[in-house]
Amino acid sequence: MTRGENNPIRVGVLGARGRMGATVVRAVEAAPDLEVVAALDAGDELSALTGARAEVVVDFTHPDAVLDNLRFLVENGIAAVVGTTGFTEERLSTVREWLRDKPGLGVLVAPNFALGAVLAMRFAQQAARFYESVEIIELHHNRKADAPSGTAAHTARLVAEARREAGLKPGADATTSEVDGARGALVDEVRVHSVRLPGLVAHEEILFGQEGETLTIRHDSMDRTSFMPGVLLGVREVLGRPGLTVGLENVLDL
Ligand SMILES: NC(=O)C1=CN([C@@H]2O[C@H](COP(=O)(O)OP(=O)(O)OC[C@H]3O[C@@H](n4cnc5c(N)ncnc54)[C@H](OP(=O)(O)O)[C@@H]3O)[C@@H](O)[C@H]2O)C=CC1
Ligand SMILES: O=C(O)C1=N[C@H](C(=O)O)C[C@H](O)C1
Repeated sequence: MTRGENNPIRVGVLGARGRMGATVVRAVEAAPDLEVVAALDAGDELSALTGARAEVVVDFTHPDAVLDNLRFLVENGIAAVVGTTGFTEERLSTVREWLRDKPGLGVLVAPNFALGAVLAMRFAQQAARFYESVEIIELHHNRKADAPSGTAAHTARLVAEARREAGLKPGADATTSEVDGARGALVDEVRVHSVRLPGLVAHEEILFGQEGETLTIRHDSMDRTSFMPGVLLGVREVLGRPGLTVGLENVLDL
């Protein structure tokens, strides 16, 4: 039977009382082809997801919790759409390993579900080989759990890879840091600066420079609803995408 209003996809949400999770619950409830069958938060039993026969679970929890959640989901044959940060290459390999025993099961991990953020990363990748130097500034609300942001780390790796492919060395400067951290953190040889302020939501600038000019690519999420079209697309697509997909760009086919 085709999926739709008469046969909605059964969705579970982890982190359902959090900033993102609560927004996801509202967005899924508003979509006629999707149904929230479980909304869980810290302290709740994951077995409620199997009890509710969830087909896809959306995880916006905490970097310390997400891997245990994912192991449970994969073991129980439940597809996952994951926005939670903290996915190193090592963690992604672990998930790939788990999925090897589960043909047909899909997991989507996306550092950022906002369309503009995905486009900004792609534009930065394209610009990377034309400029001598690049630095990233990410700006977030002051309740954010981690730094640098998953998006900034992902962007840094994409830009660094594009620069390496073009044979470029990391940009040079003549600056000596008088204070630790003054020049940001190095992610794959790209400097990343993290700003935390109440009033912000999620913002990223990728700055390129060479003699006589700079290029700034900036994306702003002013509201968490900006992530919802990407999350809902992920929920609809993940059931037909076996294995691990990293990045919404692969679902959008950019
Ligand atoms: N990919 C993307 O597009 C986006 C990703 N994010 C990422 O999503 C994550 C969550 O962000 P945000 O919503 O702002 O954070 P919040 O702290 O607002 O929400 C997280 C929620 O998850 C709960 N939680 C913690 N551990 C567990 C667990 N084991 N099982 C179920 N629930 C749990 C927390 O409960 P308690 O507070 O009691 O611990 C809290 O209610 C972060 O990693 C963030 O970077 C955010 C926005 C967009
Ligand atoms: O914590 C957040 O808010 C966000 N987290 C993600 C990240 O770390 O990149 C995505 C977005 O920036 C919002």
